[in-house]
Amino acid sequence: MTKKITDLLGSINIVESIGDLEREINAIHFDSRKVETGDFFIAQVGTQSDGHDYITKAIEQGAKAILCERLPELTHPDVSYFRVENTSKALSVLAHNYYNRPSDHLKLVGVTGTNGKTTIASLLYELFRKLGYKVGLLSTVTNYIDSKVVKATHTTPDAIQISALLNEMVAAGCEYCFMEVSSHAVDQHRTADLNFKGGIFTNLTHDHLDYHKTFDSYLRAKKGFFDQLGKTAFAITNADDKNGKIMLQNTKAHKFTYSTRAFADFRAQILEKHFNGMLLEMDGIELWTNFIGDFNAHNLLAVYSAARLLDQSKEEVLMKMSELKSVAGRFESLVSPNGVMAIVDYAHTPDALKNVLQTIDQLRTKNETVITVVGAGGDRDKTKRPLMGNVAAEYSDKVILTSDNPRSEDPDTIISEMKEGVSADKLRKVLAISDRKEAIRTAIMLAQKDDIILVAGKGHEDYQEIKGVKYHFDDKEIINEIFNQ
Ligand SMILES: CC(=O)N[C@H]1[C@@H](OP(=O)(O)OP(=O)(O)OC[C@H]2O[C@@H](n3ccc(=O)[nH]c3=O)[C@H](O)[C@@H]2O)O[C@H](CO)[C@@H](O)[C@@H]1O[C@H](C)C(=O)N[C@@H](C)C(=O)N[C@H](CCC(=O)O)C(=O)O
Ligand SMILES: Nc1ncnc2c1ncn2[C@@H]1O[C@H](COP(=O)(O)OP(=O)(O)OP(=O)(O)O)[C@@H](O)[C@H]1O
Ligand SMILES: N[C@H](CCC[C@H](N)C(=O)O)C(=O)O
Ligand SMILES: [Mg+2]
Repeated sequence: MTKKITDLLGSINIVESIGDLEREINAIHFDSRKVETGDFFIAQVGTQSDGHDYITKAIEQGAKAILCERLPELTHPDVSYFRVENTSKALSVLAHNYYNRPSDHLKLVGVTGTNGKTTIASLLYELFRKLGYKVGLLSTVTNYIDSKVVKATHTTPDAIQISALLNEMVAAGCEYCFMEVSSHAVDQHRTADLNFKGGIFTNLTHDHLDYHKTFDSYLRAKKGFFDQLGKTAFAITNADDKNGKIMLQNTKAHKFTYSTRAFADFRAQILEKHFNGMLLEMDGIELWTNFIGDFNAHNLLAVYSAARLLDQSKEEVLMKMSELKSVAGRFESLVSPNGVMAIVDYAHTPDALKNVLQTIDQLRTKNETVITVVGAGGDRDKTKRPLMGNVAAEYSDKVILTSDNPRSEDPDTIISEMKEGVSADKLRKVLAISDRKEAIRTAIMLAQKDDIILVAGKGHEDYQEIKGVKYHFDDKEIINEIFNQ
């Protein structure tokens, strides 16, 4: 798709430029390895390396235009250079313009917060399809262009991919798109130029401190998403989360709250809890849902609030909501031929793990043994490891600490860091088996009829990443295999 550079720059403030500004370019890239003849290369300062070091490489591969924060000492006569203050921010404008500003032609709603993003975005996608619309979804599990599946690699794709996918949605006739907005994405300006119709905040608890360093800067990254919303947008926050109000402090958007406890614009209450669902009172009307766990009452309420603010009728929304099913890898239960229940859940933060274990605790009769199999991801926040170890031991009868995605780290080191959070009196409950399949097998061997095994952390993931290689690994598949041996 050939484009004139001047048509792409839009609102970007160019501090300095060199060369032919009227030039046409073929494609835009921030990765020099993808550059081909006639392309535009954007040099970004990253966490591992600096894109400015690859400008020469990009030109050797045929780049005809360069966007950078520092001009190279020697410039090439056949190349145009643009210097800006922040190339990542500028990239989101360039990408959006390159793909004809797709978010202007969709009702785009972003969901942010530590936990619940995938659940809420996916349920909104399902709900709006049931309401008869063509819809797009950008989520950790899968991206959808209406019914077409596009594999997801990130919770929030990079700026170029986002605009490319939104553009495909517009071309396919989608009216709505629901997307997860991760704190990494906000911090790296992946969503900076998008035109959001609305934003939803779920909650803020411990995660990603490897990247954000402090809880306060993690909070500021999330808040940055709401600061960026326009005055015609809506911003919905969870009034039951202690940071819910702070999120909306500086937004220009119309503010709304949801709560299961206090006064709020949208309210719900849990009337009954069962192993196959919950009876809720949602905005004054009784609603049976196929979801379990107090946190899911919040997720469903956020879904309901957004649907109402997107002008959908109360009765129709509630009717379709009662048909919604849980998202892949979120509290999915399997039962063995001899009556052992295994629950697969994506809980990979201390708060999520605690919520899931408390949910199990509320539903059990107390005669069962609860066995938790859990690990923590490598090359991610190390400070959540002891907290997760502690939660697992506190709320389970037995714990098998194991590997999640060790990535470049030693699995036994991760396990010992999780174990450090277990108090001395609970250590006897804890086993360490780093091979995840063996850990699951051991839990199943230890379990008797009616016992409950929670296999946490990987949910829908169908791989295990070890030293840069992704091996096929699917918790549900393995549980089924061992259940049926
Ligand atoms: C820490 C992080 O977020 N890293 C993301 C970031 O990469 P980076 O800034 O570290 O890149 P870098 O390797 O330092 O390179 C700097 C620049 O040089 C360029 N480069 C590099 C090498 C080369 O040969 N040529 C070249 O041009 C790179 O393309 C880049 O523009 O930008 C890349 C492009 O957008 C992302 O793919 C990459 O995600 C990595 C793979 C990642 O694992 N990210 C995770 C932590 C993440 O983003 N997770 C959140 C979910 C979190 C949640 O649970 O909520 C997500 O949104 O998925
Ligand atoms: N509203 C919520 N509050 C707390 N915990 C939740 C909530 N919703 C889901 N969880 C727990 O968190 C896990 C992850 O849920 P989900 O995938 O929806 O979150 P996410 O925000 O998309 O996570 P990620 O950051 O990995 O994209 C679930 O498996 C469940 O254990
Ligand atoms: N989006 C999260 C997912 C974590 C899932 C867990 N299985 C892990 O690999 O740590 C992250 O990248 O931190
Ligand atoms: Mg997600």
